Amino acid sequence: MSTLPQTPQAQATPQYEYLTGVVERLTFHSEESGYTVARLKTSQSRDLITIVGSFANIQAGQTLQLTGLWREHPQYGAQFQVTHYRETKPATITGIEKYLGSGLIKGVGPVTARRIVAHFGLQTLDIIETQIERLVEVPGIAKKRIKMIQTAWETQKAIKEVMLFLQSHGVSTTFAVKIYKQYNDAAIATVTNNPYQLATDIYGIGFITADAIARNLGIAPDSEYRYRAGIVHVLGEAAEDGHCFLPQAELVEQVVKRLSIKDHQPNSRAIAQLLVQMGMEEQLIMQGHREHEFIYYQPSFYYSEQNLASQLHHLLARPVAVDLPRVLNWIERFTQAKGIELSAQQQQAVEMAASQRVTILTGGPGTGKTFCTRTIVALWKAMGKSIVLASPTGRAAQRLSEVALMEAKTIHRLLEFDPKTMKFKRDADNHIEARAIVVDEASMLDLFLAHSLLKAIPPDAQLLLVGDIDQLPSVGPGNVLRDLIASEQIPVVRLTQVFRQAAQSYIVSNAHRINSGQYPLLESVSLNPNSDCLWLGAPEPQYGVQGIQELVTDVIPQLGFDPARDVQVLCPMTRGEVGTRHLNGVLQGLINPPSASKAEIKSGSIVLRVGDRVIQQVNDYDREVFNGDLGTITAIDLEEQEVTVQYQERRVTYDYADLNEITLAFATTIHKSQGSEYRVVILPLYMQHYMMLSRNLLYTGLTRAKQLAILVGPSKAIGLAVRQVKDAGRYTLLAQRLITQLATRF
Ligand SMILES: Nc1ncnc2c1ncn2[C@@H]1O[C@H](COP(=O)(O)OP(=O)(O)OP(=O)(O)O)[C@@H](O)[C@H]1O
Repeated sequence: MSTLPQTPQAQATPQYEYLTGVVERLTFHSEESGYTVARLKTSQSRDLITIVGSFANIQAGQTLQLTGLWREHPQYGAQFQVTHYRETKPATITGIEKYLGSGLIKGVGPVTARRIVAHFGLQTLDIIETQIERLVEVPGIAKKRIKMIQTAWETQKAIKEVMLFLQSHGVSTTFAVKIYKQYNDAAIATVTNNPYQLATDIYGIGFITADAIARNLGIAPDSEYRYRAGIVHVLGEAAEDGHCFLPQAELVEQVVKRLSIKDHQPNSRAIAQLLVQMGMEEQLIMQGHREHEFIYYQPSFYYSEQNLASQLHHLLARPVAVDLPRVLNWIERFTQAKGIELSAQQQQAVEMAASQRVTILTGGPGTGKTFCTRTIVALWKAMGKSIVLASPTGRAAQRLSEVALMEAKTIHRLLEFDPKTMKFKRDADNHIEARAIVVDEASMLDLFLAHSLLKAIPPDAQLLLVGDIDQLPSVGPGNVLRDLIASEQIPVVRLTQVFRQAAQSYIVSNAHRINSGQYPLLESVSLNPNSDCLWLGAPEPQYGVQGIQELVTDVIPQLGFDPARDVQVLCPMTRGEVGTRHLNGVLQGLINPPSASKAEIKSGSIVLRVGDRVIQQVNDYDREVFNGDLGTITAIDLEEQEVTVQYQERRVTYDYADLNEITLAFATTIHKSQGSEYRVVILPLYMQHYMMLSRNLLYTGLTRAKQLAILVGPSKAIGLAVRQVKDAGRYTLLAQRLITQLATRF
């Protein structure tokens, strides 16, 4: 039996320390984020000290007073992690000379600096500050240059003041740098006037941080700015749960809860009045509703929903001219030539795709969605249509191109996303150049992506949406595929027959059992490891962790799979003993243990090592890697401080400052696995995950496995997942909008 890893020790309170010194040189500085690694000369030590942190404009020669923590870096040894800093004037002749000549002040290089300091000595900085005109006394400095030096000096002063102000109000250096870069000289005024503006303007600052800054600045808890920001924040949180709007009563209740602090509880009536006010100002869209009286949208949600419905309306309003007998003829010849027979449902789907503007093809695993899609693509090709295939994620697009035997793109690429403008180049004025568009994994389309896609579809094109509505809904807001089906306004074919070949797989048959509320048929790992759907009944989480280790080290290799390449652990959650965070540490130790030949670096609370499987956690348009992309670390350059990750098609390099974009991915959440498939999937399910367990979560996790699925956990948890039907229960009105719009068509 393998031993269990120790749980992490409770963290001791950090010991903040202070340092003063002169920046000797910059090892690394990111203009963008302010992340800096620099060497500092102090009077306490003969050796230079490495300091790491965020700095707005750091230059060699600056004298800094630093607050921070010492930490031990595995490669570089002791480093001082800076939490706060302030710049002080250099006090020695050499210090002043270095400071002035560092390039900090445009117009003054090292030679000029030496000349100025030779003339004014220790008073140099005071003279620049108060009697700058006296610089003419220095040989070789013309009047014009003095003006330039004066402007540069003022700018530096402004930066210093802003940083000092922000830091003295509890803003960390990282955020202070971002705030300065966003507002420049207007930073202090903006933050003092309405710190909640930060939550709108600056990525990474949310309502909670802005609220903390506001409190520090003494802004009243009943300030209207605070209430308004709180309302927007609650709607934003609702969107994270998939909602497009909130009914008034629910919104008011949540806002009151969110804005209540020790000595202050907002009045519900005041919030309701403010909602109406924001509705009149069109900060929010307010709409009457049958059940809820009033509902509130953020404007972008409202317009996307409304426009998506009207785009579909316009598309559906144009009938397709089709010679049906010719199509039937083609189908007969094609199936005969290929030696295949379409089921009645599949035949219907192909005919519909030929004759309808928009068709939805849905069904569970093994029902022939792919088979059918391939036939439709062949038919469209035969009809001479230009075709494009797309999927919401990179991995799903790759799989689609493999099965359809033609290129498939991500929807972002199809719509030519431009990171400079953060907009799609393909839109209503610049349609996609195709007459037939297939979108696979359509259950992953959220409101905004669906809206952008529909906008770019030419009016004479046909659209086929393929997806499985029993999978988890999209990560983003809305419930598009289900809403389109529920509206009954768009032709839908549901494939229900599971083909013989697929029916032999327990993964497929269990997926269908789960979907109909039946407990899956599972073989015990120890009794019959030959089934493709196994169960390891480790009753408690710690046994589950132990069991997963044994599966990875013994059972799975014995079955002929390579744990490093084939196995993916999919968890309901990140937290907990059987959550992704903990399991990743355990699995890393087994699959990619430390070795002298593999460089590694600590990133936050994890270690990243050459050979690790990692997942990209945000969309990074500069590097062209997207949330959910999986890759492998191929190099860590300790000198250049860079980490290289090989993704499916691209090799991407990260500065250390950006390492928070990636994390270990030996275990990922089921939500992140949507649209991907793996040869072997291990699914731990425990009562710890009670809140998350649901039928479509289990269904989605299980159907990610192509050759082997192993459920780990007590039967009680599996049973609960099968029973717990969480109707996505998302607030959306897409279906109703479609019904209303299409009802007025004739
Ligand atoms: N009309 C048919 N005749 C014979 N075999 C078929 C037919 N339709 C589908 N199949 C076979 O059934 C199996 C499942 O089909 P397919 O892969 O298309 O299903 P799917 O719905 O795309 O499944 P998944 O969602 O798991 O990818 C495949 O082996 C496929 O070749």
